[in-house]
Amino acid sequence: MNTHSKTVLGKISYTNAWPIFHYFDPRKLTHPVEMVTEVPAVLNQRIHDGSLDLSAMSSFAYGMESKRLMVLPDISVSSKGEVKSILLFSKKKIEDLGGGTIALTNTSATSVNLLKILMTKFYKLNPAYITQEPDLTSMMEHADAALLIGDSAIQASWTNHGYYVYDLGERWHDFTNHSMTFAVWAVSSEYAKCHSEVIHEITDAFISSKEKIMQDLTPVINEAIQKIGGTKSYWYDYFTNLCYDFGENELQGLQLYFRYAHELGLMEHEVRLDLWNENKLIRVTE
Ligand SMILES: C=C(O[C@@H]1C=C(C(=O)O)C=C[C@H]1O)C(=O)O
Repeated sequence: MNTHSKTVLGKISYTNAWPIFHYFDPRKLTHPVEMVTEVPAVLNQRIHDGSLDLSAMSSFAYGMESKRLMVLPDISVSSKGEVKSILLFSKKKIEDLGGGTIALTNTSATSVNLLKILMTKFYKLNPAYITQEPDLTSMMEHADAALLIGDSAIQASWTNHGYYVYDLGERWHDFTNHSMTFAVWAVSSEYAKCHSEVIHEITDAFISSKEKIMQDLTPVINEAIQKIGGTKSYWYDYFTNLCYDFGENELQGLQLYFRYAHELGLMEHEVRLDLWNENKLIRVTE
């Protein structure tokens, strides 16, 4: 836990998380908040080393530390089926990648493990994995396929490279019929113990941001066009296709993902998901 009076809060830099942050204005909170904006892997590491109190993070990284973290209610980055920004680019059909090498982006935790689950459990394949910076050209120099997430995946999906492209949200849904939750918002239990009011205020502000932006996506669509490129209709489809809630469907999909991750030895322990709720701890058991 950081020892300052400010709450240190992590924001995912990718467009996929913008709706929950767009109208979240730390200056409007009664408690001081310092924001750190980074790719998921950096936020995961900073939650791990205690330099962030509360953060959006990879759901897999939450699972790894579920004993000392709690999940904030009602917010996530999820999809039921296609996600459009978690993509495997491949020189061969996915079924032929068994003896091959897959380059994984170093910015992710959820999607790299999702890919391993899909390959092992559903395709029954065991390719080699290497980890690289998210650059499609250089990844493809070293591997038969490359996994990109977030804005790097979106931009790569717009270029005409001739690779097969597989959407991992869609694959997961095809195999399991479940949603997939890529990011959750988590708070350290130790911090939560003595900062219930702060967390309440921050959680409400995130939920209000989500509700407001979903009524009119124009501001995030315009910002995305300006920063990443693309068209209005692309971004409208992108943001409306993602799910920002964390309800029963998302919970069930995430629990199944954690179960498979544990079964395959990717997650060292079973995950018992604790949802933060004011003074009560809600323990979600299957
Ligand atoms: C939808 C996405 O979800 C992201 C994927 C993550 C991961 O793979 O670890 C982490 C946070 C999410 O915001 C994406 O990056 O495209």
